[in-house]
Amino acid sequence: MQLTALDLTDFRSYPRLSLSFQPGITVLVGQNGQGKTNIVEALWYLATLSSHRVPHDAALVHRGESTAIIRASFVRAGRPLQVDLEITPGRSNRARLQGQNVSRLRDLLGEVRAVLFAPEDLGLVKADPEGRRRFLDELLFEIAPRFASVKADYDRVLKQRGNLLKQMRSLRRGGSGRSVAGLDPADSAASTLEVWDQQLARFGAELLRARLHLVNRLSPHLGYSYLRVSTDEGADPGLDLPPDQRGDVNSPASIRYRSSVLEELGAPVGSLPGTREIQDAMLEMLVTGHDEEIDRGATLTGPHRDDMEIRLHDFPAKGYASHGESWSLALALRLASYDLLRLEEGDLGDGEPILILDDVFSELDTRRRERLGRIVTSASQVLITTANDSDIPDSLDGEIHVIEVSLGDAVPRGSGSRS
Ligand SMILES: Nc1ncnc2c1ncn2[C@@H]1O[C@H](COP(=O)(O)OP(=O)(O)OP(=O)(O)O)[C@@H](O)[C@H]1O
Repeated sequence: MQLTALDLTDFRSYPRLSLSFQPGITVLVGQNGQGKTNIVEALWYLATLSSHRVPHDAALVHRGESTAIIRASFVRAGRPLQVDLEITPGRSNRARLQGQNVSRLRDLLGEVRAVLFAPEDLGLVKADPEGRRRFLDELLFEIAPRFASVKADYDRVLKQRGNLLKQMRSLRRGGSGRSVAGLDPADSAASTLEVWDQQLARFGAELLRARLHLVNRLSPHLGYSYLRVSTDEGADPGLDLPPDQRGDVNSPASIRYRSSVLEELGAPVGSLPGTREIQDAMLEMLVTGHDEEIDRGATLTGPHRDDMEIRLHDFPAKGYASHGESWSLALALRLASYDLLRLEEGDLGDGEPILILDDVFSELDTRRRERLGRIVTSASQVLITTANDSDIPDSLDGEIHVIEVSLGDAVPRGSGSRS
């Protein structure tokens, strides 16, 4: 798909901005703090309904205003697509698709397909599991939007179950609870807990299996992409190997989904147990874990505690991979997502996502930069932000459209060819 126009109203530093985009490579260039990332952040928000920089919407609205509006036009599968989104912190955001109101915001997921790589992605390798779970869920919702509802249901039940566990903990510590319909408060809490167990296991199994399936599919692309961006002499296995041959490439990088439920099931790496099997195992773990959970006042089993382990030379990358290798792994994860969407999810004949590289060239050494340039040259639309023209690698081939971003405005400089 291709972005053709982006209009922002009161988004971040822009009271108003209108920009047109061409297919191919667009470089947004400007000094630090001029608003380059703000532009690509708006596009990423349309794809994922979240920012890659902040967990809450308040920072996205121009200082002193109450609502930000992002409007974007695309061509997808040869047809125009228009998406409008109003962000009003503290109230429900509203969206329109082709000018029609969208009843649930989640229905927007899957419409705009993008992959973004940003300096924050180093955290995918080095930081806590939360970011890796978010990475998986964002990709999952782009591919199969219905799982956004499953996740919302899971989060809702998890929260209610957590509140109940805390309540049971204070009852256990001698607090007095309210009796409901003549029932002893402890008995009524225990029977409510059973209901939450069932629901949590049901939604949890669906989410867990979908993430596991995604990691199994992503893994060969990750191994292959790592070889393409790593700096090892002769490692690059060549451009665009077909997906079914990527698993055969001997790569030092791999990913696996880690879950206590899968460990309990004894599921081998790369296998995919059925939803029912996962649900039964999770339910049993929840029930046998009640005592400890009440003590700690928290749910200890389920996809909210899972992780995607990134491995290098068969060691967990966190604590093993060097800084440069960690960058290659983070980049390989994003390129793997891009390839999965492009090669296996092009359901509309035009599923190729828009590739966004936010300020990453300056973070990479020359060799990785050149390799990345070569890989992204073949993408149908790439948006790049950079503070320095000189960070753009020579290997980035073809026509490059440049937009200069300065003092709250963005102006096309024109285009030039490097080929
Ligand atoms: N809600 C907001 N209202 C007004 N201005 C904002 C808001 N949020 C961010 N800004 C401003 O936007 C600017 C940062 O924009 P952005 O992060 O896009 O910069 P950049 O060009 O990508 O910079 P760098 O090269 O340093 O990454 C800062 O000047 C910041 O003060």
